[in-house]
Amino acid sequence: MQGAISSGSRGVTVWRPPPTYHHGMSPEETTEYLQRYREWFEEDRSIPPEPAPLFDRSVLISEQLRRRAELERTSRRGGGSGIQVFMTIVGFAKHSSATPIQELQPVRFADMLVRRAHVGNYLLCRIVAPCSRMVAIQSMIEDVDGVAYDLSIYNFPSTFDCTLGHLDALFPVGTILAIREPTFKAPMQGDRPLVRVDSPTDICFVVPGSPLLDGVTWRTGATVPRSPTLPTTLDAWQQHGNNYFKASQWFLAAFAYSQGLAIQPDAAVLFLNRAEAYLRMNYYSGALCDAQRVLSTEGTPDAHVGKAVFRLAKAHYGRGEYAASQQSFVQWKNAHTDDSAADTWIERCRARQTEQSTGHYDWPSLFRTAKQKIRLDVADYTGAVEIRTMAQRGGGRGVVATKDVQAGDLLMVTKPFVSVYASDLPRDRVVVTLDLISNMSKERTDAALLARIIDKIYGNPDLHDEVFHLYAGPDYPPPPSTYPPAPRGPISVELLNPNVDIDIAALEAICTYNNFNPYRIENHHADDQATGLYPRASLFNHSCSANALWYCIGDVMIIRAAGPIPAGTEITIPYSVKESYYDRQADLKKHMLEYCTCSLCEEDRKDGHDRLRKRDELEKRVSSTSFLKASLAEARAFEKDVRETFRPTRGPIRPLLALALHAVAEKLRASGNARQLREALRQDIEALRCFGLEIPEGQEGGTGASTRLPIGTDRFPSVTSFFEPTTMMLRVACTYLNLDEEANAVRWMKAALWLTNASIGGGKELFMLVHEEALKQMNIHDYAAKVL
Ligand SMILES: C[S@@+](CC[C@H](N)C(=O)[O-])C[C@H]1O[C@@H](n2cnc3c(N)ncnc32)[C@H](O)[C@@H]1O
Repeated sequence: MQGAISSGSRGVTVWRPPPTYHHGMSPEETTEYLQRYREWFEEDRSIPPEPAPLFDRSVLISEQLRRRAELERTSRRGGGSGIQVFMTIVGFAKHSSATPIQELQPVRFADMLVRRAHVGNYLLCRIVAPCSRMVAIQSMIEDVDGVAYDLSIYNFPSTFDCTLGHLDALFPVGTILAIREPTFKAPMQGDRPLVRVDSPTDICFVVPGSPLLDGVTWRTGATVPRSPTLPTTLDAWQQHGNNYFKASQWFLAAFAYSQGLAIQPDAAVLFLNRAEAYLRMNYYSGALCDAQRVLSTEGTPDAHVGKAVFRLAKAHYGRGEYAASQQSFVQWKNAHTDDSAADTWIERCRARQTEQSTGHYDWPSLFRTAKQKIRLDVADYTGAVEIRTMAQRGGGRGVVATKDVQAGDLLMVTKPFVSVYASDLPRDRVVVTLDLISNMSKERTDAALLARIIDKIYGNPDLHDEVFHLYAGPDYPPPPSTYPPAPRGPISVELLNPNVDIDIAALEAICTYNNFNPYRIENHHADDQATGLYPRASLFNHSCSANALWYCIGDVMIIRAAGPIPAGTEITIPYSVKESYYDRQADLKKHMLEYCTCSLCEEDRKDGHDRLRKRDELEKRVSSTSFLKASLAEARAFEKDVRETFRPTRGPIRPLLALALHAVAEKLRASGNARQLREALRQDIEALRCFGLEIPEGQEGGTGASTRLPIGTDRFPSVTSFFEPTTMMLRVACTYLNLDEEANAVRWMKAALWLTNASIGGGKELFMLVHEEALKQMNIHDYAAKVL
């Protein structure tokens, strides 16, 4: 193996370049690629650290200028007509500092080794060339000796899809940085090692007068050529910030105000302005501290106090502190009796407190709003659940019922820590994330999700533990046995010198173990590719045949009991709802669950691989559009094939057979003759049983039907969403109408209403909204509105 090592032309040991990735790899090719990448990474890691060769500073700078010019040309052309695709790999070991800069010792490149994280040190350096960007921000830095290397900064807030102008404003040439515990990496391409910063909290901006500059003389001169002229006074920074603010560039505005505050740390106006910029970025902790700072300063003019109180109130609201928020809005209103701006806010505070304490939400209204905008303004609610230690579960925790609950009971309403939807992504840029932990490719939204989580913690340092107390897998210390962590007071946000440490490797692992792919009921047909981190919901363990279910309205996740759950019993939710055993296992692997022991998977496994494989093939057929054109005979043959993939002795739950039976029922209905309509009813009723609904014998109709619901209401299926069985019930109702059996039709419509209401609440109003399209297609919309 030693022979694989070669010395780069200038002397860095290059084991061999990493394997090449091609966009559009299949899932199997991606897994194989990641395997090869891991081997390469481990081999590279096994090379001992070594000194870096020196490079000609001017050559490095001119190369960076060339890269930058190329990017400018591309962006002038409007990025070209195509989409730029980038790839990033997460899940490998990387260092993030947790030591305050004051406790670190300076280090120079001459003393740094390639392939080492310089724990205990910081690197004082200056940016000597304008930035460019791929996934990371690329730049060139020199140390005090004038020795230059490339710099790659990952995950810096506000830069996920920013412009080059934004980068110039953040990292202009001449910027002095102190990089905590820098990692000097071997080159991936070419022969130049580079400083790689994964955690943005490792970057401190060094301003004139900083003690870090005491006794420092830059060998290449006091200023860097091509440095822009930056403001040097408080007023000039304020003006600079205001210009960015007017252009809606909140981060840059806050950054400029922070520079002003570095000159005059008690400048109330800058705190006030920064608080507003922070509010726009959802940096509520920062906004709250800045507003409080203004309010606690003696002699603050009334006008400033008013603004500070209003901003404080909004910051409390953003933090979910609705009572405190209301109090501040009332305080503001009392001082501004002729202004009604606070009234709406006070109303909102009251509504949120009611939601929080009662679990009563206006579901139909939320559903309507979510069709227009995904992010909803609601409070979180926690029902009769608590976290308990569960040694047999990865992470050691799970959720149990604190009292007996019934099907449909609301267990949790929770907003995401952060969520990303396809519509949030830039149109011209795709970042594909490959995950070395799960060995899979992630959703297109995952790279943005990671960036947004980092951004949120950066601006809300007190929320750090809410994320970092989640399970990060067996390579990390077990999380605390309780969750959520005790709330902390707000922590101020210092953009020049962050007040929080973000461990990126741990965070990547947390995302792999805890992310959801939220499923929005108002967007039922769309393939959204969304990703979200819902910390409280991620404490629920998985079962494919769970006793609770989850869904989202907008970005809000709602969890309800799917059947009776006695007090003290574990509550599980399905991480995946798929008919195919193999599809479910693939989904579960993404969540790092290798082997599901739920009753559905046990039953599936007992059917044996041959049957499962056959069923998987059949499942692909039923979900293809061509299946819609199948004849009745073909549908029957299909149903027979599907039926044979289940052991005759198996329990009633057979999700794919439900779809096959319903497919036959639909073909039978098309004929319109009474005998076939009756058969369709039998097919659909069997289909509903295959989803797990309890339907007593003799519900296939006939005369003299009772007014009781035709289905058991003890529990409802969690192996499928409510949409499929509800649609079947509505088709059954239509069939009864065709047979002139109105009483039966109404009973089945009521059953459909029961199932929808138990699954998502909202009564008839939400039922009519959720199924509006289906009801209209079936021509029973007005009828349902009348009889339900
Ligand atoms: C989102 S976490 C669930 C909460 C976690 N148990 C904790 O303590 O924070 C997902 C991880 O929990 C564990 N887990 C979830 N469902 C499980 C199950 N049915 N059996 C065993 N472990 C499970 C797996 O390790 C999985 O990767």
